[in-house]
Amino acid sequence: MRIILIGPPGAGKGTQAALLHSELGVPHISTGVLFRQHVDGQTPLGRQAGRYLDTGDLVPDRITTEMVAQRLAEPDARQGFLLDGFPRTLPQARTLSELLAADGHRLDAAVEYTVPDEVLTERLLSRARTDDTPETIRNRQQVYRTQTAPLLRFYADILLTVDAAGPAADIAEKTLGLLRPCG
Ligand SMILES: Nc1ncnc2c1ncn2[C@@H]1O[C@H](COP(=O)(O)OP(=O)(O)O)[C@@H](O)[C@H]1O
Repeated sequence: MRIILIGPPGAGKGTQAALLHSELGVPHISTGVLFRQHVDGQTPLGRQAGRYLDTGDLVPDRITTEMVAQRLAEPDARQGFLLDGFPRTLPQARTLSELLAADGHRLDAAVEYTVPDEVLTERLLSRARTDDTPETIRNRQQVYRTQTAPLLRFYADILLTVDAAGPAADIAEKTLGLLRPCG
């Protein structure tokens, strides 16, 4: 299956992806994790991306899509994937459609996780990642509303919306239930 996860920072996409990928037998590909690996490894890509991660702004589409295209070309992702944190803009979404169409593939589902705003901020502050300061969190939430939320309409035909307040295992069960007819 080829699935993308959409939701504001703190919605639990990473947690859900980790629970779902073994059930679904597809790799979990997180652009946030990939970027942080590049930054920690001080690669050329990491040097370009670092300042965006520090402020909570999106890394430019060109850099991001190049990194994702390379990752999707790896053998383990050829049969399917769970994309967490990509696409986050309409141009990224269009590029992803083109990349898949070039191989005769398309997405099976776009899963949207919804959580009340106050729960989101609480979760982010408690995970204490270095880019989780009150300012970057506010900025990432704003970026989500302006740049990523338009994807919900783009993916209207394959969108599955899951209420993501509550225990992670329950949310994963709900997600699997909704995905079953798509696979
Ligand atoms: N698809 C993307 N496009 C541009 N930048 C991205 C993308 N995915 C991740 N990033 C960068 O990585 C940072 C962390 O992303 P992520 O780990 O998904 O955290 P969160 O969901 O909490 O915002 C983002 O703030 C952004 O700078």
